[in-house]
Amino acid sequence: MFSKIVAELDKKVVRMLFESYGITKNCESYIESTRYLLRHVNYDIPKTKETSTVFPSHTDKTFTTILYPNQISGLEFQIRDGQWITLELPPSSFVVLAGEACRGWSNDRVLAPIHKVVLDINGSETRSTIGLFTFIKDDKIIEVAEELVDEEHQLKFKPFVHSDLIKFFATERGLRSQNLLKDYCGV
Ligand SMILES: O=C(O)CCC(=O)C(=O)O
Ligand SMILES: [Fe+2]
Repeated sequence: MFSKIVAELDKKVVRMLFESYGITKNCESYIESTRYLLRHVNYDIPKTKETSTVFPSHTDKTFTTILYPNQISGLEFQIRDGQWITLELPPSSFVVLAGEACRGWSNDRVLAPIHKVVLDINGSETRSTIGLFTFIKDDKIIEVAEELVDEEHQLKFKPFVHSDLIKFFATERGLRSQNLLKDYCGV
């Protein structure tokens, strides 16, 4: 039941995203080809200073991610200017973030933010998060929407299949890459 509700929230967000760029066609075909993965993670309190980062810096390889953390904060995001911000959330908040596949679809307009989880080593409660991760099935090739390409925004990425991007990520070159999409399907 919970996953159904969060998946509905995701669909709303994706429709809003397409609409915000004035894209009306094609949105439903992305939604119809979306696979949802729900994962629950508990983070134990780190015992030493060295282990305060319990989830290292990364970008999500999803299309979108929705996180539903408990009241223990710890989520940090790197914003465009390189600065790190700690997200302080009211209780029962959902956090929506874009993954690499969404960044690809948007021609690099939507930021797939680098983020990590850092816990207070003096904390006493376990951080727990439920995450909904979305992936586009192989029958749908992810293509930069034509509305997102113009004089100011040259085409940056060739069409790609989401699962192939993830396979590339798992290769030695992919794991070393500082710019996964550019290295995989950059124009
Ligand atoms: O636990 C969290 O809040 C974040 C987890 C995360 O970034 C991920 O699973 O990709
Ligand atoms: Fe993440």
